[in-house]
Amino acid sequence: MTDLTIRLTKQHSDDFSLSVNLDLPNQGVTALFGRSGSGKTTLLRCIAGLERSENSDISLNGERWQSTTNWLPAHKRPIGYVFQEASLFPHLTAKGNLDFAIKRADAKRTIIDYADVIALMGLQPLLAKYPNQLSGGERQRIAIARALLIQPKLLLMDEPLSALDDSLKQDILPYLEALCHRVQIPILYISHSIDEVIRLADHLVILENGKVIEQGATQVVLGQSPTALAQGQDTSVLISGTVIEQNDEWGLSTLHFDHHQMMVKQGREKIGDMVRLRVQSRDVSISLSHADNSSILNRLPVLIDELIKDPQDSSTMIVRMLAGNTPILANITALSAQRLNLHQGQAVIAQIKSAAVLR
Ligand SMILES: Nc1ncnc2c1ncn2[C@@H]1O[C@H](COP(=O)(O)OP(=O)(O)OP(=O)(O)O)[C@@H](O)[C@H]1O
Repeated sequence: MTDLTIRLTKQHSDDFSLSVNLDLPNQGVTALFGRSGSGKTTLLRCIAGLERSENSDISLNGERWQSTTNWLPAHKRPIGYVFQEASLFPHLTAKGNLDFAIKRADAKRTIIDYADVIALMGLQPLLAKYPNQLSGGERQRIAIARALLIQPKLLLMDEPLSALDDSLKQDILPYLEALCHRVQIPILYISHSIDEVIRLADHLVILENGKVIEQGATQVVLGQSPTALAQGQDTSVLISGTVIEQNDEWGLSTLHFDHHQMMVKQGREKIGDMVRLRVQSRDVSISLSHADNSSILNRLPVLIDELIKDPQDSSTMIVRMLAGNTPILANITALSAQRLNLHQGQAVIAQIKSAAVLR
């Protein structure tokens, strides 16, 4: 269902204008991805009504917040907003900050109740503390809970983890994952991190110079637009699979996806769970033969879909392959591509190291 409509233009300066025409799903996480200055924050601010835009049509499930003839002020839009740094009231405890949101909430609507938010975000031990007694990650968890407790119809998150160091990010991501699955509202999530996009986003929008250059299901966009993402060696795809077997002796889980199987290092998952994996193109190699004489556990029969020159490095190529409908990318040297005589439509074996797969 495409029920979040965002059409607008905004001329910030002679150098920058934002022009967006998007129909987004009315559930799940849509990541907004793009270089610094591509217009991500401006887009969120326009949606929230914090900035004026022209030629606009912003509506959710038929409820129009702005058009050429009407304008709902920011405080009347049913939106939760999480900023890069938590802006909690310093004179109130964590609980006081949450109570403030509850007073502002629309009593007619329950997206999530208080007990659920506290449990999902692990907030019980923090409630009596003041913001200056909390870590950056704990403050951000309170800020996210506060944004939800106003019972919004749309949640906007502007790089909510960017102020945290890597280990804090890893601590908070599982909370975010749980929350994104739990709430049945659309979430727009700005991020510079492919890791976050792969873990959280169902849908991906790539912005460049104020324009949408790609959008669609995360798996498809990541597989189709390696150059748009311009991550060089960090180019990655998302593989989403179901755990069908666990081998405790070797510490490995077997996943099923798209008529293929893959072994990965065991995590906390159980049989039947869905797992999202990040496979970096640099960890994928290509073999022409089925002979299984290497240490690599995952050898997937795939078809080459396209050979793409790496715009940043003429000595390497990105090979896009399809395992069923699931794109897999490999970074190889142009010399290897020529020696193996790789070409579109060719059946090859994609080799993926189990130990290299991230999640
Ligand atoms: N109030 C403003 N007046 C004029 N230009 C602005 C204003 N705010 C932002 N800009 C310009 O608009 C462009 C987009 O900025 P924006 O903050 O939306 O980008 P961004 O993609 O969110 O960047 P980042 O990832 O660094 O946060 C930039 O060129 C910026 O300089």
